[in-house]
Amino acid sequence: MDRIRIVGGHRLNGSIPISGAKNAALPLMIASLLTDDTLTLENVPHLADTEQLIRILGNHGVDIMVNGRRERQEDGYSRTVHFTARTIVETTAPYELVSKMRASFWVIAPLLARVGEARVSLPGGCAIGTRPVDLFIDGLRALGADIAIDGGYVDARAPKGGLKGGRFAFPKVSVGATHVMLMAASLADGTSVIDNAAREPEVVDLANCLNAMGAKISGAGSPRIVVEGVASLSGARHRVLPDRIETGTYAMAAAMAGGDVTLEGTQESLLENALDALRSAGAEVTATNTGVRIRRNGAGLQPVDVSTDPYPGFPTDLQAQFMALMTRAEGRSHITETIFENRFMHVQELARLGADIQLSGQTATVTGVKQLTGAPVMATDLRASVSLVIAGLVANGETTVNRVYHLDRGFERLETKLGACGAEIERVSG
Ligand SMILES: CC(=O)N[C@H]1[C@@H](OP(=O)(O)OP(=O)(O)OC[C@H]2O[C@@H](n3ccc(=O)[nH]c3=O)[C@H](O)[C@@H]2O)O[C@H](CO)[C@@H](O)[C@@H]1O
Ligand SMILES: C=C(OP(=O)(O)O)C(=O)O
Repeated sequence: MDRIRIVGGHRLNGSIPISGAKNAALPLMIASLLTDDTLTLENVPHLADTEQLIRILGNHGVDIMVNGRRERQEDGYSRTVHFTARTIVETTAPYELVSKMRASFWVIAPLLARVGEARVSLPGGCAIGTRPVDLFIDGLRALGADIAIDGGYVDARAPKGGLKGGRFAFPKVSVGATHVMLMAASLADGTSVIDNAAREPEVVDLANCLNAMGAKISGAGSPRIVVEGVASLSGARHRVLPDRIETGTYAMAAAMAGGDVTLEGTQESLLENALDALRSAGAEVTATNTGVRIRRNGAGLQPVDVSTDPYPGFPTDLQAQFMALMTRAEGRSHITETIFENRFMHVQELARLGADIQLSGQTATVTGVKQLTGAPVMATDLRASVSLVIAGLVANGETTVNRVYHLDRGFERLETKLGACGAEIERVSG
């Protein structure tokens, strides 16, 4: 099993290319099931999660071409991928495929909308809380679907004549269930109104792509989305938006290590809240024509309290990374997690490196320490793992992060990107 080995104490200087967003690419790839035409996606990140979704889509009959070839490209950088779901050959998404990644559950929407039936295993994904699917079920029922749970599978059927436009107000904001409602409502008969929708940039990216395919969606990015159903969708070409979580992660790495790093191919507007928190912590953050520049030279890190919230709030997917940063702040900060009830697995691993963190309910109190010390640590989920890498960048001596497969779900060539800026970091195989 691969490990990441880091020797701390090097400043970061240089530029880091930001990949296409995993959390936009996944729903966009799934949207290819909605049409028998070709959906071409540019800037698809080459990750364990996108590879897994390629396998899942293949099971339903999607023909996938990468950069004009059928074989996979091995270099680990974002690429152009063509998806053609001429016919849907399978409406069951089995446990073996779906249990590895939560987003694979979302195939339920295009299968139901296009073929009228879907049997999809209850999902897996990062172990950061219970992560139920009630909002998906209630939302799809509002479009007329008949849904039962049986043997670990969600069995869904559209009414005769297909899904019907309907109204659904989310009792709680859900990114995934908003994606699902957009896809399902796009091919429903009539108009759907979705209230308290997720406003994440990835939802807007999906809506833009669906509109390019011929859907009629308005209001994406606001709490009310209106979808006028259409009879069919066509192919399109769409570029996946930059990964705001990868952007924030490297921004925090640069703030932690000190130095001057430009994150290329990304946009400040995608993560204003997190970048403001970094500014308050003492990093200089400026937008450039092509990305975001992060500098910290000399000044110590200041403690900053953050609380996670749905977009445009502070992202839960950056909570662990920000906590790593705060372990070196000159004082005490409070970090509150409001989205997932069990997203603090990194706390005990950061403690192995000498961090001082007290957990009480959903709030972690972090008292900055003068020095972290390298140690073997264990990755527990995707963002938790990268928080350990950030801490390792400044820890005295060697840090080894085990169970790197979590990292590979969401970060393209992490060690190459950080290494190019001067970090002493390598992947050790076996
Ligand atoms: C692939 C992807 O895009 N994953 C992101 C997506 O996950 P995901 O779409 O799974 O997260 P949701 O926005 O759905 O979850 C938000 C909250 O709603 C709850 N909930 C959700 C659905 C449901 O049916 N019932 C219910 O109670 C969840 O348990 C959680 O407490 O948004 C999360 C919140 O920004 C991010 O951390 C994930 O990185
Ligand atoms: C939690 C995440 O992914 P997933 O929803 O697939 O578990 C994430 O991207 O941080």
